[in-house]
Amino acid sequence: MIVNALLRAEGISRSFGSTPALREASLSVTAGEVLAIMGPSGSGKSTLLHCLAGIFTPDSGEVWFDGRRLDTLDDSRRSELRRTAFGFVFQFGQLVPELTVTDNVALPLLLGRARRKDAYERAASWLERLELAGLGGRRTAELSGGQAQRVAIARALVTRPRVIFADEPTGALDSLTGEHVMDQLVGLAREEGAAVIVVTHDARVAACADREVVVRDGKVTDPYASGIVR
Ligand SMILES: Nc1ncnc2c1ncn2[C@@H]1O[C@H](COP(=O)(O)OP(=O)(O)OP(=O)(O)O)[C@@H](O)[C@H]1O
Repeated sequence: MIVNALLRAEGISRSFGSTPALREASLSVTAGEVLAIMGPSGSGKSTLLHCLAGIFTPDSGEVWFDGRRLDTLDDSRRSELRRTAFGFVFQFGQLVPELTVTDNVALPLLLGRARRKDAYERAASWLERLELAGLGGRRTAELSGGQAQRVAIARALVTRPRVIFADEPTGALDSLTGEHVMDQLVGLAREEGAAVIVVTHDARVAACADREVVVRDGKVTDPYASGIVR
């Protein structure tokens, strides 16, 4: 076991009705580490990510974050942890279409009761870091897929999270755009010292990671010892 894990799942199981999605899966990530989760469709990758992020609670097993049990926290504490310590990037950005790009990036700070002026200054600085400075006033429907994912990255990083969860972040993009998006996600997360857990089918995305694990039939194969370490 990795003793200095920032986030870890220990033997977690989760079923949906009679369908077991995870069967005693174990996984850990250290601070600042970039970890890729690969595996066949339906093997349990997204369920594992959601359990690690406290979106789902496992039926059994334990999830620990920063020395504290996460899966036994009540809903409101888990929501607060997600808002303050975690960032999320999904396949289709999941930006709020009624809001401008800048509003979308400022939103997590405003929800955390940051002062408006600070929230908008920080949003603007993240848009600049993602080479999106000119697009702040646009609605998200007016963006390309790659631009939308970069806005989603800015929104994920703006709260300075300890862990970024990314589920197929490049799945809807062509390969060149996907590479650029992934480079920016990993590069900026490294600058910020945030860990990244990325679920992907794409070996080129996994190649950006420090370590790769494979989920099969709801289990993580070789979670600690022989994950592919680069
Ligand atoms: N909300 C749900 N309700 C019912 N079954 C679900 C639900 N979410 C996942 N499952 C089932 O749990 C299993 C694991 O699903 P999961 O989405 O975690 O796999 P995955 O490896 O991420 O798949 P993919 O690569 O296709 O996204 C599958 O059999 C799936 O059908």
